[in-house]
Amino acid sequence: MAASAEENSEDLQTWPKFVLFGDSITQLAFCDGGWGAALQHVLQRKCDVVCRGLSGYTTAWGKLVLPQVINKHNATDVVLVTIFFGANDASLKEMSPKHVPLDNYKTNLRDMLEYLQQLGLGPDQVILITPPALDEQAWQKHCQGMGSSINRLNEVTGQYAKACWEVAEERKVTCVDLWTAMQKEKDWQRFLEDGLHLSRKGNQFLAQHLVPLAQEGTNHLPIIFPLSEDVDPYQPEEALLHKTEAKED
Ligand SMILES: CCCCCCCCCCCCCCCCOC[C@H](COP(=O)(O)O)OC(C)=O
Repeated sequence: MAASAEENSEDLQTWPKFVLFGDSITQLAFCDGGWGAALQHVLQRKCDVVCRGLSGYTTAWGKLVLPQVINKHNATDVVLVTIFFGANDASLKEMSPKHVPLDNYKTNLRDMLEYLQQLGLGPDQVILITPPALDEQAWQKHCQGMGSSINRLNEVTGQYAKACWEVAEERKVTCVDLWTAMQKEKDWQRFLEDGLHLSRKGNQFLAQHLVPLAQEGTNHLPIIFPLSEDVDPYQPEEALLHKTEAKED
């Protein structure tokens, strides 16, 4: 290989990171037609969309592991973060040990925002997403199939969505109120696969809300590596190595 392409760590091109942090609805974000994949498609050559969705997690667990996801070693590479919890926090107290009381949910969200702020991430770099609406009929069917009774209610999930919105307002962070937005749509149940997790249509719906925010948050980023039309095929080094000519001994 040409001497001009020697491997020096300082030569490595850093790709900014857009971290998706949340529960299983985030873990599924890169399934075929998923909202994370839609974001990565739009943000190609701008940044990596990194999925850190953890199925079954609540804010209580999320805040414990967040420092293992983003810390001083990678925070400067992080350009945007979504925090998307609440679907599990809102499990009914009498039905699930994972239930997180509403006040604790708010405190946990605040703690995560403060932690990110301490790492240098501003409020404009974080997007809170409320839990989606719950289709009780479909979720009850799912629970029955698992041999249990329904463990979540839409009204209760709505209280967590409102709480999430309030924390966002308080901390001047953008919030996608998915719970409310979904229910403004006709036949909103089509946005859910099993009553809790997003269907293909639900993934598209969330992506429609996030794409403009993601574009706004990454406007300042340059396109990584020159566009092919800006590379002289006879002298690619000029554009690709910022040199007029590759030198060889
Ligand atoms: C873009 C195309 C989408 C096609 C449909 C893909 C969606 C599939 C949805 C169903 C699969 C769900 C599998 C994950 C189940 C794990 O869920 C964990 C928790 C619920 O836990 P529990 O209360 O114990 O039932 O859910 C979350 C939100 O973490």
